[in-house]
Amino acid sequence: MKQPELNEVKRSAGFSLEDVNIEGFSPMPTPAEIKTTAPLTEAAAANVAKGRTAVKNILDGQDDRLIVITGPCSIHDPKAALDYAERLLSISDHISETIFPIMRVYFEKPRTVAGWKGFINDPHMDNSFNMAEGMLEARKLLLKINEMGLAVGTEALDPFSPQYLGELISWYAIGARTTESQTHREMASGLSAPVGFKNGTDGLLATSINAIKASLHSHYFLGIYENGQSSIIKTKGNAYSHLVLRGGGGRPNFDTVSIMLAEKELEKAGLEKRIIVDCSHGNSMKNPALQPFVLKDCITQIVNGNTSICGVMLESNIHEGNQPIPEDLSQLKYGVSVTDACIDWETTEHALRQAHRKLLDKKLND
Ligand SMILES: O=C[C@H](O)[C@H](O)COP(=O)(O)O
Ligand SMILES: C=C(OP(=O)(O)O)C(=O)O
Repeated sequence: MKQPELNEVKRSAGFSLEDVNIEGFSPMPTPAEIKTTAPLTEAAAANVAKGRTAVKNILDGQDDRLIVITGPCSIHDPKAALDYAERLLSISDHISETIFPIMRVYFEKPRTVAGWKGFINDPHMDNSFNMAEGMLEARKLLLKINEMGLAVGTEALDPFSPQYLGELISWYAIGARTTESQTHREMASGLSAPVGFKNGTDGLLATSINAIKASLHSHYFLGIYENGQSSIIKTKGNAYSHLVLRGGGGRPNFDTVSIMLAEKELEKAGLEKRIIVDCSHGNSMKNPALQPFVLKDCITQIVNGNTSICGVMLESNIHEGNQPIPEDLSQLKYGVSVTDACIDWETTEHALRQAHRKLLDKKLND
C-alpha cells in the first residue's frame, strides 16, 4: 500500500502534532564556528594541561596542595571577571606552595524556579537571549583567563556547552539540582577534566555517590559533534569524578563528623575518598559572611590529619553581597554578584593567606 505523504498525514490530523509549544527556532553557530572565531592559543592550551594535571595529582594524593575554587557566583561582566582574575593571580605565587587556585567562572546558572540563567543564555541580561554572542564572549573570556595563567572551574549544565568551551576548563562541577540527572551523569562520563558532583539540595549523599559511580562508566547518548551534527556519543567514563559537599536540607555538612560519614559512604561504595567542600550554599546557609569560618574549619581538619579534603570552593567577588538585576542596567554596581551573595576580595585574600600560613606550618612540621 502506498504510504501517504508526510504533509498529507499532518493535514489529515487537522492540527499540528509537533512544535505545539515552540515559538521559534534560531540558528546557533556550531562549536567549530565559535572555535574558529576564538581559537585555542598555545598559552591557553598549556595552562589547561597544567591545571588538569595539578587537579588530578591532588585528587590522587600525589600533590599535597589544596584546590581552592574561588570566584563569583556567576559571571555577568567580563571586565570585572578579568579584574577578579588579576587579583587572584596577584596572590597565587605567594600561596602556591600549599594552594592550587582555580578561578570559578560560572556562565550557566541552574535556577530553583526561574530567573536569569547566566551569561551564555542572556549575556545582555535584557531577555534578548543572544546565546551565540554569550557563547563566543564566554569562550574569549576563558581564553584570556587561561592565557593569564589561571586555571578555570565551571558548572557543566547545558549538555551542548562542553563542545564549545570544554578545552578551556580544568575542573567541572555538576550542580546539586542536576546530580541526579542521567543526562548530566552521561555528560560527566565524557568530560575531559575532573568532575565534582555536588550532594543534592536535600543534603543527602546517595544521589551524588550514585552519580560518581554512573560517571565512571562508559555511556552511549545523543549529543552534538563539533560540526553541529547530531551524534551518538560513546564515552570512556571519567576516572576523576569526586564528591562535593555543599550542605543542604537545612544543615551544613563540612564538619568533622559529616566528613567522616561521607568518607564512610565513599568507602562503602568502593570509591576513592576525595572530597571538595563548597563553603557556600547550604554550608554557609547562604550567608556569605560564614564562608571564611567554613574554610577555617576545613583547614583545621586538614592540619589535624584529614586527608580526604582535597579542595574547597568559595563564592567570592570584588565587592560583597549581591544585587537584583535592575531594569536600567547602567544602575548595576561594579563587581557585585547578580545571583548568590559573595564575600568581597579583601575577605577572600585574607582567608586564603591565613589558610596558606596554617597549611605551610603543617607542611614544615610534618
Ligand atoms: O549558586 C547559585 C544559586 O544558588 C542557584 O543557581 C540557585 O539559585 P536560585 O535559588 O536563586 O534560583
Ligand atoms: C548552583 C550552584 O551550586 P549548587 O548546585 O550547590 O546549588 C553554584 O555553585 O553555582
